[in-house]
Amino acid sequence: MTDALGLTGLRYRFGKVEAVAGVDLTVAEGEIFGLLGPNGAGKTTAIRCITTLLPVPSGMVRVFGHDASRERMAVRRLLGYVPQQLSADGNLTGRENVAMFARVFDVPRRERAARVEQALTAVGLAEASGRMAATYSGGMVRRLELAQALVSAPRLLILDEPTIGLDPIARTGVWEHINAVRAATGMTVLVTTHYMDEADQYCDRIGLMHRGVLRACATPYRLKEDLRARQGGDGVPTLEEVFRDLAGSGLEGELEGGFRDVRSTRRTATRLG
Ligand SMILES: Nc1ncnc2c1ncn2[C@@H]1O[C@H](COP(=O)(O)OP(=O)(O)OP(=O)(O)O)[C@@H](O)[C@H]1O
Repeated sequence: MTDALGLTGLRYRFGKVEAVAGVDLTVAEGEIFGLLGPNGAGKTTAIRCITTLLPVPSGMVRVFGHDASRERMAVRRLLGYVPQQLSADGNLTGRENVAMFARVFDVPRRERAARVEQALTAVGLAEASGRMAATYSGGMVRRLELAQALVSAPRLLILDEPTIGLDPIARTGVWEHINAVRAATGMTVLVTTHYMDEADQYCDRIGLMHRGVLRACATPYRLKEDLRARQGGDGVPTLEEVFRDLAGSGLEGELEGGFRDVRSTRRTATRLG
């Protein structure tokens, strides 16, 4: 079976900064794969190369076997992408927002209405779809953006920090809908997050990224068990402890600003209003 995603020796440089420093990774069809790492680890840059928003200057990106450098349109047709930046328009209703994406992604005209309804239902927004998006809570906005990405029926859904800035209940809501859609469609999901607990709970496998390099890649269980085996003792370590162990002493400041301090990032509800 063709992998949903394959990265081989991917590198990307901004001037002197090597944002992605040689990443090899495969994601199997149907997996929920979490890319984790502190601010500046290179996650978003890697994602932009996968989505063809950035070129692939060195190495190879394949999406269901298609080369992201040479078959950009084929890759784009397979992808749904929810970026960190706000992509919903507060002055449109939920339904209008999703319908706009259906047009942009060339969903055939006669299928559009049904597909928009389907996407809104999949994220639990069918009832609220007639309301202006500016009246939505942060969690609803994130689910609306999920619906926007789902309307094109992507085979690989890419979510950059889908739950950042949300309260725990809204975060759970977003993840439950991601899981339900995956279960219903077999879609592959690549997600970045700072929240180690979410990755532990919802991701089939996790890649731990630090300073442009993938330090480890395995199931959450395997990562924790491997650390326990290295350290000895009875207690099961947390993923954050795994990450600290793999990244070494240079991580302290980055973890403070990365995994714990996410308050300053995304305030979707207020920014829409
Ligand atoms: N447009 C840009 N110009 C210059 N440097 C950049 C640019 N975008 C990212 N970088 C640098 O590349 C490195 C990786 O950044 P990137 O945004 O990919 O990390 P990240 O893991 O996604 O972080 P975050 O969790 O904050 O989104 C950082 O050192 C960052 O400062």
